[in-house]
Amino acid sequence: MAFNSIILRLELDHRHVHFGNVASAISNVGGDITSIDVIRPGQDTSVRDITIQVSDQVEAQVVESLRQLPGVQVVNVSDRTFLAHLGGKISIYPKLPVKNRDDLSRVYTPGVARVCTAIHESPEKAYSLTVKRNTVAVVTDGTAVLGLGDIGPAAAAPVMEGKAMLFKQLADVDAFPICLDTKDTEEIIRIVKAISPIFGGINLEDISSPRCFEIEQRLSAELDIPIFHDDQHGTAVVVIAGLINALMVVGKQMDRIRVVVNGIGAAGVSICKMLLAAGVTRLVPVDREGAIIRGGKYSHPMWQWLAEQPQVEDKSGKLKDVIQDADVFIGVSRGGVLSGEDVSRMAENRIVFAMANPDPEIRPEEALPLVRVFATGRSDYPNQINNVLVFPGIFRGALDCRARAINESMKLAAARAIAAVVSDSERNEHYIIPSLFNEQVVSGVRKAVIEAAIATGQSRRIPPDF
Ligand SMILES: NC(=O)c1ccc[n+]([C@@H]2O[C@H](COP(=O)([O-])OP(=O)(O)OC[C@H]3O[C@@H](n4cnc5c(N)ncnc54)[C@H](O)[C@@H]3O)[C@@H](O)[C@H]2O)c1
Ligand SMILES: O=C(O)C[C@H](O)C(=O)O
Ligand SMILES: [Mg+2]
Repeated sequence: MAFNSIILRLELDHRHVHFGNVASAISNVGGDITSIDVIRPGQDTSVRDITIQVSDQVEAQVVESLRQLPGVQVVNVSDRTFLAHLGGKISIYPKLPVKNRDDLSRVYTPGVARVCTAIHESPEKAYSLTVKRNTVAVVTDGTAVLGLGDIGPAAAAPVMEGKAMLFKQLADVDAFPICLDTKDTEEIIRIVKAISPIFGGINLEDISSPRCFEIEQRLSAELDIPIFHDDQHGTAVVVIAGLINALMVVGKQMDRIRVVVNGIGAAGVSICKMLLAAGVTRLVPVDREGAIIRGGKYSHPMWQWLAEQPQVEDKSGKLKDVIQDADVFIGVSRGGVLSGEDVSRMAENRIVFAMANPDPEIRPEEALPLVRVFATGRSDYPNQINNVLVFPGIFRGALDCRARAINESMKLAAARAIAAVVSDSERNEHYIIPSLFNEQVVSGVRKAVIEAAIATGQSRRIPPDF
């Protein structure tokens, strides 16, 4: 159960209602008043802002019970989440002040022209004389936003702004949301290529599969800056990090476990690939129609690739059939598709990562009594397995060494670095993955990624601290 903090602006007619009636109405339905502000005092009527902590399940009831109360007018209901989004979440600030004409002639015309000419003569100077060395475009077409689906580019913006905010706060990367009003693969590739000169890297976000695979592959081949589809690789890296530690907690080994991955879209495909690279020998990929099986024929190119892998099982069935005796369930599909009854038929010491956002495949309250290790993608429960642990540090490292790409070695190094932040003495069922606020995460990922980039010939610069 998640708790929200909401602010209600109420106009009270004191001839019909006392504040005590309001307080009782709120607490009777489970709300907890945390503060009261008098906005407009008055003899007969007054306006007050009441801040209430309330579970999301009874939020509507609290508001409705106040609407029913004679003498109360609910002027406005605003929750703090919406307030935090007013006017957007990010902004751009200049690095130096322009106070007089002398300053102006340096940062703007005529001085700027000499700098332009220098870049024209030596294009690599874009890295030293513009923002390119520190910028990432967070590009979406709004087709697979969280688990909300195809909600369009404008509605996707709050997620993209959130990613940009976290890039800056966690890794000092200047990221900018780019929400494209097109679903056409060729057009997306063309636009991203056209805007690429000012960016040091491209983070593709919430673009649905299978188009996301072609868009990423083509851009990687045609541009010389790192292209990283966060939902694929950020997710796979953090899953591997969490799994390394979860397996240590339950005393099982990567090459002995049977893993069910539910939802073989952007995240699911990349997770499956990385599980195989990490040594998993029994893999069951499952999508809406059931298990994707070895030897099967699929029009989806990545499903066909999976069907050709020797580690993929050949037994068909729906999720409820194939979940039997699984050691690990990884969900990157939709909220609520896994039942407690399904979980109880898994092997002993089971691990469940229910990572659909915002609603996981199974609610923590239902799953926790049935499993040994449980994780979700959300920030309001322990063990948050979310790609936010990956994208800031991986891009920090890639930008600092001017990597051409983010390859498999760099991703595996990032996964190991995240897992290693949790020490042997700290690791337990409720702590398999470090917090994103743990500063060792970004610095550890950055270092591991730069080392791997240098070792695999991807870096174009050795950072001074190396
Ligand atoms: N925690 C994280 O860090 C994280 C990262 C990426 C994605 N996600 C979540 O994972 C989900 C998928 O994201 P994506 O980017 O891969 O989207 P996507 O649209 O590319 O893929 C979703 C896949 O799930 C399948 N699916 C839908 N309903 C299903 C069901 N009932 N059973 C089995 N499969 C089903 C779809 O057919 C599709 O193949 C979303 O909820 C997203 O929020 C979480
Ligand atoms: O945005 C998130 O919280 C994680 C992930 O990128 C998702 O699409 O769910
Ligand atoms: Mg995403």
